[in-house]
Amino acid sequence: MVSLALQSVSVSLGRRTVVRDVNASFGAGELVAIVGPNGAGKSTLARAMLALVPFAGTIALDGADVARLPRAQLARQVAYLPQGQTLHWPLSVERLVELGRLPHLAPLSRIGATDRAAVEQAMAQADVLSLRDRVATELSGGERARVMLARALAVQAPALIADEPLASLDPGHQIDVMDLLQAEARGGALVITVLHDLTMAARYCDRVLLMAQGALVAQGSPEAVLTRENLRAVYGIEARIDRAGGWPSVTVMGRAAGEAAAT
Ligand SMILES: Nc1ncnc2c1ncn2[C@@H]1O[C@H](COP(=O)(O)OP(=O)(O)OP(=O)(O)O)[C@@H](O)[C@H]1O
Repeated sequence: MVSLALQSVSVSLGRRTVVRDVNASFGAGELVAIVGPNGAGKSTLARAMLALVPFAGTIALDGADVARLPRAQLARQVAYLPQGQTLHWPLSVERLVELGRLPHLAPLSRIGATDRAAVEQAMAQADVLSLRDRVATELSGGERARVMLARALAVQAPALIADEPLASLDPGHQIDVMDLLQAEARGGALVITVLHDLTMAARYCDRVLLMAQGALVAQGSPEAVLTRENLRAVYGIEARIDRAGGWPSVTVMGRAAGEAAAT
């Protein structure tokens, strides 16, 4: 059962502190959204959880300090879908998804039957089987986003951190991806995702972390966190919150008078 615990986590990039004193813990089976305005520190916090940026404080994965874990071990335990990746090599989609198996392979060894099965399953989950032979650099933004998700799913890690997995996706594929992340969590994985769509966060996620100016300003159920007051204070927006579907649906009405986003 995977667990991730953050204690007093701060990250400084250059001379700026972009994540400040974050405390949070996550467990198996949870789907968690990190939301907040542009520049709030969401991606940086996600990257700290993968030890991709130096941080102060402690981040423990199953009790072990992530900064000290061997990189391959961490990559097997926490799959990562980074935000808006650029592809440089003209690999086929299938080869690209196979790269998700790298953390499982001994040096110079080739992928085996288990790896093949994981790749096929991931491509089916992300709806990219029909793209298998396409050159990844020639895909549309939404197709590429789904291929990158397939690569992360191919790791079959107990935890997944997905940074803006809905960016570039059409509404149908947005629903498919959120269904998929929820299914991963219901299957026992810990799934942490950075989202800008507050209604998707509310509809699908068990818990929402709201960040502003590097700090965690609220965390809890979508109902508790996605309130008009919090959205006004953090995003500088007037929002209408409807609860008809059994979850809060957030409609942005406009800028709040005299408010600017707390970035
Ligand atoms: N290498 C860097 N050096 C200095 N500052 C950086 C660096 N990378 C990011 N930042 C700054 O850190 C802050 C947090 O960035 P981050 O990407 O974590 O925000 P975010 O909440 O994910 O934003 P977005 O919603 O726009 O993706 C921003 O102000 C950004 O300009």
